[in-house]
Amino acid sequence: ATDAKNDVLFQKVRQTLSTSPDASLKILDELASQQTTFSTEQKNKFLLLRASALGFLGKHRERVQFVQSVISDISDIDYRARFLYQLSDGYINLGEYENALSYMNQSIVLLPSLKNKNAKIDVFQSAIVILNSLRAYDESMMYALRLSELDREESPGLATCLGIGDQIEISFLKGNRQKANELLNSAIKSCDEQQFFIMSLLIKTIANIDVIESGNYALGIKAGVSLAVELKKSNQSSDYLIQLETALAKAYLKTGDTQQAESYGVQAYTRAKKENVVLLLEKASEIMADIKRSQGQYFSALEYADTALTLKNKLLDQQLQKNLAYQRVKFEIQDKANQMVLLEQKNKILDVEKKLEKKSNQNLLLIIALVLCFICVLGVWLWKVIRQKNIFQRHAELDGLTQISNRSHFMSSAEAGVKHRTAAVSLILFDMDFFKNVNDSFGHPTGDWVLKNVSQAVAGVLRKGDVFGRIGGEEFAIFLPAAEPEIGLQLAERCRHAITMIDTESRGIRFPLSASFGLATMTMNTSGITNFQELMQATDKALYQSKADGRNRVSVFS
Ligand SMILES: Nc1nc2c(ncn2[C@@H]2O[C@H](COP(=O)(O)OP(=O)(O)OP(=O)(O)O)[C@@H](O)[C@H]2O)c(=O)[nH]1
Repeated sequence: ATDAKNDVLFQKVRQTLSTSPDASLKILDELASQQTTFSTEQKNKFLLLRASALGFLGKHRERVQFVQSVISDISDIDYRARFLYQLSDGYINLGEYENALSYMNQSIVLLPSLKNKNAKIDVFQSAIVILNSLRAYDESMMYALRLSELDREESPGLATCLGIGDQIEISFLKGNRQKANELLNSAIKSCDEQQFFIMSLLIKTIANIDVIESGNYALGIKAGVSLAVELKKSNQSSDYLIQLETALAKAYLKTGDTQQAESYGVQAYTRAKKENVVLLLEKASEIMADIKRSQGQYFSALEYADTALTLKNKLLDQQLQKNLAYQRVKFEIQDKANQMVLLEQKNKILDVEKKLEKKSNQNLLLIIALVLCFICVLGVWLWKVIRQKNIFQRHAELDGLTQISNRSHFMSSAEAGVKHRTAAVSLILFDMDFFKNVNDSFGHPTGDWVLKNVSQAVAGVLRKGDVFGRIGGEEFAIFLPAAEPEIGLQLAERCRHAITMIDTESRGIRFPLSASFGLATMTMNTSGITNFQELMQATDKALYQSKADGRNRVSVFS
């Protein structure tokens, strides 16, 4: 809760900073008691706002001393850049230009490492303001170009709007009217699109002042009057308003409207005095002297002219110092600019390398994913093929009605069993008794039902490893590996019994079922049956014997 409350207070400070820095400072004092509970971000914000408030109050000595005392603790690089700006702006205002340039240089070298775009914009903007005040227009133009390029990789935003705006102002300052006018439309468009209407207004103001300066008084007055109204409403950039009012005073004077000229002149003069901007006050005084002269108020004119002269001397003195300071550190400024470009390029190379690495990683992942997909598809396909093959094979081996081995599968299995036997093997053949009657009396479907149930009943009493097959219409065979005659007989009896126990009730009528069995055994002894064909024939004979003896019985080949 304290956090949120503090944030609200910070917001309030920011809003009142330019209009009533006194009030801002009071809120900051209120917040100071909570300093220990601040996060690093809040602490940085708090200190930076205090420095700004001191700047707005014109307490620049206190401001630079305060920043000097805290800056070594600021580890966040984006904030460090902003504190450096506080120092260089403070020193400009104190007339200590070399110090101002030195701190500006430190912030310039930080530029390529800054993470926050707004911090970058701040650094560029402050460098441009400082270099403009030193009339180092070529350098400030370079930074203005770089500022507008900050948005290069994204859609145009604040940086583009401010950057082109700066280029226009610098072009006018350099006297390059043509270039400034060429940029006007694109700057206003870009600022309007981003809804930075105040920037559009300032750009229009600068352009309009130039219209008046170039002697186009009527046109300048027409647009300038409404621009002044807008600027007053925005209440933010009195410097530009003072310049516009001074220009309007001049335009009205030149067109003979001394009353309007005086009105604008007095407004410009009062505002400049309040703001204490020497350059603007000097210009306003000069135009006021002209106005008073044209009104015949020579005494007042003289007073204004006197003020203007004093200020002009002060300005010249200031400018001389600025020039000297600039000349002394010019080499250093250019060196820092080069260092910045170098660092930027290094960062760009690192960036490209990172992107390339990421891309090749992505490609590798893609290849692995593709290979895995391919393996999966192949696996599924193989599995399906094998399964299909198994199904076909099972189909080829099974009897469709009873789902036990069909004749050919039974024969080959039994023949193989005989060939590879290691002990005595037995063979059972059985044939349903009077099956024709079942079909004739109860229908073919009931006959089928009987065949299925006989298969199930017999399969239920067999051993694991016995081979059971349907080798004719109602004729079945069982191959018994490792089965002496006694075991064969036992199993045959069990099968016969199982068939007689089948209950036909579920077909709607009870009728008896039985089968006749034949059994033959092939021992390891070579004197008797010697191959599968002989075994089949012997078993068949035994079966025939059972039929002849009255059915529903087991006969053993002897
Ligand atoms: N429902 C049905 N009947 C079949 C099938 N295969 C053969 N049959 C019938 O089985 C009967 C065999 O009759 P027979 O060979 O005369 O033998 P039986 O009537 O069982 O008499 P015995 O073997 O002498 O006891 C024939 O009527 C065939 O049509 C089948 O798959 N389904």
